[in-house]
Amino acid sequence: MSPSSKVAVFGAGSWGTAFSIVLADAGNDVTIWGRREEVCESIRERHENPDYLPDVKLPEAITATHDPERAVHDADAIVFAVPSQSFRENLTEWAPVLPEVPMISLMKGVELGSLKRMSEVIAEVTGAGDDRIAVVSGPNLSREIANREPAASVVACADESVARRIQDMCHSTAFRPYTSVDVLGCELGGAYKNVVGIAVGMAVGLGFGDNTTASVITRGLAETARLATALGANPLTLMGLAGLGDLVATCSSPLSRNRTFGEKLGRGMTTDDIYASTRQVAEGAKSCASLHALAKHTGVDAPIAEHVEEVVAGRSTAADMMQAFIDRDTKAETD
Ligand SMILES: NC(=O)C1=CN([C@@H]2O[C@H](COP(=O)(O)OP(=O)(O)OC[C@H]3O[C@@H](n4cnc5c(N)ncnc54)[C@H](O)[C@@H]3O)[C@@H](O)[C@H]2O)C=CC1
Ligand SMILES: O=C(CO)COP(=O)(O)O
Repeated sequence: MSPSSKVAVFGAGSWGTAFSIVLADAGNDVTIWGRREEVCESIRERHENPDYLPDVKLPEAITATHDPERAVHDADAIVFAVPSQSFRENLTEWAPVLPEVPMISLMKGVELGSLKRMSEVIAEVTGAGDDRIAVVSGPNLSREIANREPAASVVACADESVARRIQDMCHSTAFRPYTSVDVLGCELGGAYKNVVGIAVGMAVGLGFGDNTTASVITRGLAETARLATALGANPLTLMGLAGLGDLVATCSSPLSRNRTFGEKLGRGMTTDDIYASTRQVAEGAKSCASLHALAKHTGVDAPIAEHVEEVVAGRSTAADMMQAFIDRDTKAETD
């Protein structure tokens, strides 16, 4: 996949659209598949997606359709950027028309029930081998990427040569991708930082300052690394862009939907009220439960995922969560 590939991007939300800008800037022709025809028409006819990226002019090389078959026509690669919990259902519909080309997940969640990562869902539904399944993950808040603010990310695929081809495909003047073969580490880093982002948001919503947020971020990284390495990730992945990098971006930025979700919980809103206040996805509100279950299943202690799940479910409060973190049995930092 040299620049000037044809890429199909499934998902016309914030990240699908912003990543399409990266791909177009890197010289590719992009067709976005969108769920709503009016969003597709706006992208196709007016080169804008005001629902998700207001005031951003999209490059001419981006078009859009609601027809999955047209979206993948002649595609050299396929990108997925829809909410994780509905992805299996979506992909099952799309699968019959997908060509045998690399598939790239931009999604940062773990499926409830099956506890599968998105790359595992792709493998199950399409039957593709791991040399055709990749993920892109890093500190990539969509609004900043759409504004062409410089940022780096990780392209992970078990087949390094495929990761390198995708790296070439999305290396633009503002976007610098690195390669990795640690798909699991990148995906767990991306899903876990959303849960930690919610916890940090709660601390902010409660009015606490930087000592509190830095403590939650650091213990969040420890929790992420504990689970990911127990499942086989390279510990260095968690210290990199898809781990620490994304955790820092999410936990420090008011642009993060997950941090904002937590902030609203911290200020006393209920989960239902928060869902009613936005149409955008905060993956951590669901993945707290799947990551907690995955940690339990793996025999790993995951207090942040556990307590975030309790608060999101309305069984506890943000204040109780923060107190529980302090009151836990004391231990060595590296245990
Ligand atoms: N927005 C960001 O800055 C980043 C988001 N991500 C990840 O990308 C994935 C997508 O997120 P965003 O684009 O930000 O979400 P979004 O909420 O902005 O957009 C989601 C898109 O999926 C569509 N959608 C919603 N429910 C659907 C369903 N049941 N079936 C089909 N399509 C559906 C929506 O219409 C919308 O086009 C998430 O996993 C997120 O964690 C990753 C990196 C950055
Ligand atoms: O993944 C992201 C940044 O890398 C986006 O974070 P939010 O989903 O919390 O907005």
